[in-house]
Amino acid sequence: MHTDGIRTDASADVLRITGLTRRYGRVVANDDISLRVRAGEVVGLLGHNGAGKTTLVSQVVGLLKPDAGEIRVGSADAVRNPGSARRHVALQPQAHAPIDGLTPRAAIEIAARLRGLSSRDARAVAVDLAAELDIGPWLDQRALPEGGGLSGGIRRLTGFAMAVAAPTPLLILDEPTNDIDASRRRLLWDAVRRRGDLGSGVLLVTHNVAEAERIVDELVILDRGRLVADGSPARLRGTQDSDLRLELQLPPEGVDPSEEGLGLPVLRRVRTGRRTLLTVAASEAAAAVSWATAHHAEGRIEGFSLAPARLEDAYLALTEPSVPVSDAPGVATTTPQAAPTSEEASHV
Ligand SMILES: Nc1ncnc2c1ncn2[C@@H]1O[C@H](COP(=O)(O)OP(=O)(O)OP(=O)(O)O)[C@@H](O)[C@H]1O
Repeated sequence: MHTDGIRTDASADVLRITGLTRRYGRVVANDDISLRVRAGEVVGLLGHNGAGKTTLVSQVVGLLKPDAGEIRVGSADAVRNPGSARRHVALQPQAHAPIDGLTPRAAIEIAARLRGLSSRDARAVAVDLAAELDIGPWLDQRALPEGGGLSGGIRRLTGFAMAVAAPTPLLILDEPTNDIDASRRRLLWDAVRRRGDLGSGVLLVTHNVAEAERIVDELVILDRGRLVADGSPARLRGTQDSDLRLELQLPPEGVDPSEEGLGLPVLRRVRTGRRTLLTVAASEAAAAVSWATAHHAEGRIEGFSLAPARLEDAYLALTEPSVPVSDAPGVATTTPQAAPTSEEASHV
């Protein structure tokens, strides 16, 4: 790798946000949000569409002024002095980088030169990043207007490469995996983790909870402008590592037979569309499978699967307006056991 690590105090905050509030008219897009990113740490910022993620990022990089609150990037005050804060930040925005007329090689080299690398180092960085992200075959293919020349995925990966062309104390990635195929997404996640391991603090905005879980140190979950939970994936998962998730595919009419109870304790229930996710203890695996098999045979569910409980279950429980849990026999609790930081967190 050509990208050297950056020297920072391992425990230093590269981003500290306190009491951040931003309104658009009556919409409170960020409501009293506090979070930190330390050097070497990858922090995932999760939330549904409209949760307030991009609004937060835009304030960190000085594109929007907060109504209240503080943002410090390293020791710089990003609200009063956005120019000095920006020198410590690289951003991959949600929108594609404007590279029409350029090849990925030229775009990455330009980004590296703008960050102060020599032309020789910039050339080497472009080659290294193309190998790391497996975009070599497109390195000299020109992007054309209206999405021509390069696919959305290759444009997105080029945008990532431009953001990381030179190491910065803080790296902000806004939905970096959009449009990217599964195998290159894996390379990209590894590349994001590597930037943390090399010393950057990374703020990663994503919808992809299941994949992000693998590489983040901390997570912050926003819901309608408010921070509803934060902590490590294990803490937010809030279940024993041995807990299982029983996923039910419901029939088209959407009637959920598990609402009548399974005859075994259900630690958490989340309903999303025609799916119900039930968290059960590993010791109940046989009983859960036998219940699901019988209901499948009767046509009351279309299918089911049993797998280790995942962060996605807790995330959905924190952010979905899910059905109230019945008092049906056997349903022990529905309150997420993650450590929510506000009352909204327990709306399940
Ligand atoms: N320029 C704007 N004018 C008015 N309202 C806005 C503006 N930008 C965002 N909003 C509103 O602020 C809220 C937060 O939007 P934001 O784009 O920050 O969410 P997000 O979490 O980034 O969503 P997505 O995942 O869809 O990108 C939403 O209710 C949105 O409609």
